[in-house]
Amino acid sequence: MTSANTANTDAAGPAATGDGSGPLLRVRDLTVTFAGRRPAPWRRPATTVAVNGVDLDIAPGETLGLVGESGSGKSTTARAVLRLLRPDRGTIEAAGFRVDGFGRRVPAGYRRAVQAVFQDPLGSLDPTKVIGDIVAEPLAVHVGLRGPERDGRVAELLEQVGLGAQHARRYPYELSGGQRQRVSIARALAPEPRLIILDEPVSALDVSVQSQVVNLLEDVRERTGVGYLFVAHDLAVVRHACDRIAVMYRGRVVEEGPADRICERPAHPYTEELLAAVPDPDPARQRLQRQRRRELAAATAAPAPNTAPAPAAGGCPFAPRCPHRMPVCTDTFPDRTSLPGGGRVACHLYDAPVTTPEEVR
Ligand SMILES: Nc1ncnc2c1ncn2[C@@H]1O[C@H](COP(=O)(O)OP(=O)(O)OP(=O)(O)O)[C@@H](O)[C@H]1O
Repeated sequence: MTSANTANTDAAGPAATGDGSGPLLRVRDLTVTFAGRRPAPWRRPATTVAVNGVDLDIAPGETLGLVGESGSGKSTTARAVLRLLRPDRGTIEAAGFRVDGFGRRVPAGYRRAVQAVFQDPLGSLDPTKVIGDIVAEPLAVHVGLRGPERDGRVAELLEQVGLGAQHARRYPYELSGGQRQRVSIARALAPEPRLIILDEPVSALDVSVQSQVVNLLEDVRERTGVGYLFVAHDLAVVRHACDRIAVMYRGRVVEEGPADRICERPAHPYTEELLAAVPDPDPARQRLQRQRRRELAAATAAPAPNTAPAPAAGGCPFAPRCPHRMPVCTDTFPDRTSLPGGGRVACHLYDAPVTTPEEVR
């Protein structure tokens, strides 16, 4: 089944409890495919399996980083959770709502409880409205606030994200990139959500502004108890911002676990490669990183990431690039194995009876 379309939100959703019980986010077997372009008559339509059997969990107030290189399926996963597109298969429970009737309408409470901040704040803020009206809109739609009460709340929200009341009268083009992203965060916070999907929230910002926005997000989380799904292509960005990290490659989650364990002791060869690409301020560690990158390149002699051949259906998608590739890797996607230090990896290197990464290497 293929679905490359915007979700229909016109019918009632089942099992919409919205009572706040249970996990903040629980995704199981999420699968999204996109139809290719209209093919020549003798060819079958090409489909892209953008997300393939993904499981994710976020506890209340927790931040899960979703990392991987461009095209690994992170944004598609995020859009599926936001129900901006209709998955082929899988279940999504978020903020107390169960939304697994994929042909049905998303409950209104879900739209309030699950908010989003996108990469390009200029593109996602209405250029014809002043900041005060942009932040006021969700207060009117979701919370039903009007008049002075609403204006007061707008001022509070702007203050919460570090903007003064004078910004309420400005248009988005009159603000810097970092200030615009603060407005996006204020707008997302307005309906008092339980979960915010952050899709590359700092990728378009200067490095110095990136850390300010990451600190703001952390501050907001501490004050409000909101949880985040933090999508980024860069492990350096998420390692300090997240409690746990899930690593995606070509539609699959290949490893997940506590952020410290993932960054100190990566288990999957792809996570190791991602980490080796993160610049380290320490020159000695930089030398080690360069050496590790050379070793990986020599061991794999693999094509560049975006030109790597697709693996056989059902195999590990990283197999064509993997320095530890074994015959089984090209045929079978591995089961997930629990790791010492927390989390799980999907890699045949860790198949039973091996118990620790050190024993494998
Ligand atoms: N609307 C669409 N139609 C067809 N293919 C799509 C569509 N959206 C995404 N894809 C494909 O799905 C795959 C996953 O894309 P996605 O944008 O989710 O990756 P990503 O990891 O978020 O990448 P990036 O960091 O560059 O945004 C890619 O191969 C992409 O080309």
